[in-house]
Amino acid sequence: MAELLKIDNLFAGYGETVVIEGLSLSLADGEAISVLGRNGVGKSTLLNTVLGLTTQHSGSLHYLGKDIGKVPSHERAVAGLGLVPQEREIFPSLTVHENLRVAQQPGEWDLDRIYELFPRLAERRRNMGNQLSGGEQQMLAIGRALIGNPRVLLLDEPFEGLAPIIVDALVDAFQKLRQGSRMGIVLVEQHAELALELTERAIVLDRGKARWEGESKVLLNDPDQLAQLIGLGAEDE
Ligand SMILES: Nc1ncnc2c1ncn2[C@@H]1O[C@H](COP(=O)(O)OP(=O)(O)OP(=O)(O)O)[C@@H](O)[C@H]1O
Repeated sequence: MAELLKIDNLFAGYGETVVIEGLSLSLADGEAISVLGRNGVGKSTLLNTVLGLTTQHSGSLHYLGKDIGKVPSHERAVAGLGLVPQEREIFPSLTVHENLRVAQQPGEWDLDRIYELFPRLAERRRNMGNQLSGGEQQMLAIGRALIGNPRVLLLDEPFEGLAPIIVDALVDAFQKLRQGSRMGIVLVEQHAELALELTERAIVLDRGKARWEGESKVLLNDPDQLAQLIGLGAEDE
């Protein structure tokens, strides 16, 4: 299997501030990995670093075998690194349809397929971005990343702040979009158990370092260890 991402002893942060401290991680073809950990341990910073939005101090970051540490952010996006940002960042004065079209790149994901995955977006296609509910915005944020036909999809807390029924719909879509796909996925989540159920491997961060790494099912079957790593009640903080 081709290696999509390979991160080696990476130190990165914002200007002089180092947030990621010696992190190593790999992502294989078609694989999904959870990035877990308490608030502020550096999960979003890791995604931002993969996208070239932080300062990389040392270590290396390879994408499809190429060192992209010095490649500008927009080139990384064009090369196939797609982000679903925590803040969703929908264009408020564009319609749902336009929000999708501006992100379109050639590939297997087109408008029809996005609307098939999220029928709700098809119903709302003529509505403006600022007329959508939180759940619809999240569907659109995912749809917009997918229609860019990324090789690696980076999701920053996609289930945060959404009602359980919406989370169920998104989980269903997540499972469907993975069927037969070679896309790699990095899923940053506070809902640890849900993330572990949706991914093959997991890494738990603590202050920019990997505190645990392994198969998701191992942590899922060991709630005591999970609680120890993430902190009891961390999801309710
Ligand atoms: N733009 C920024 N400039 C400077 N420091 C930042 C910036 N963004 C985040 N940080 C700091 O980096 C550290 C890690 O933040 P990060 O957002 O990566 O954590 P996280 O694990 O994703 O947390 P959360 O679950 O709250 O999103 C925090 O101390 C945060 O204050």
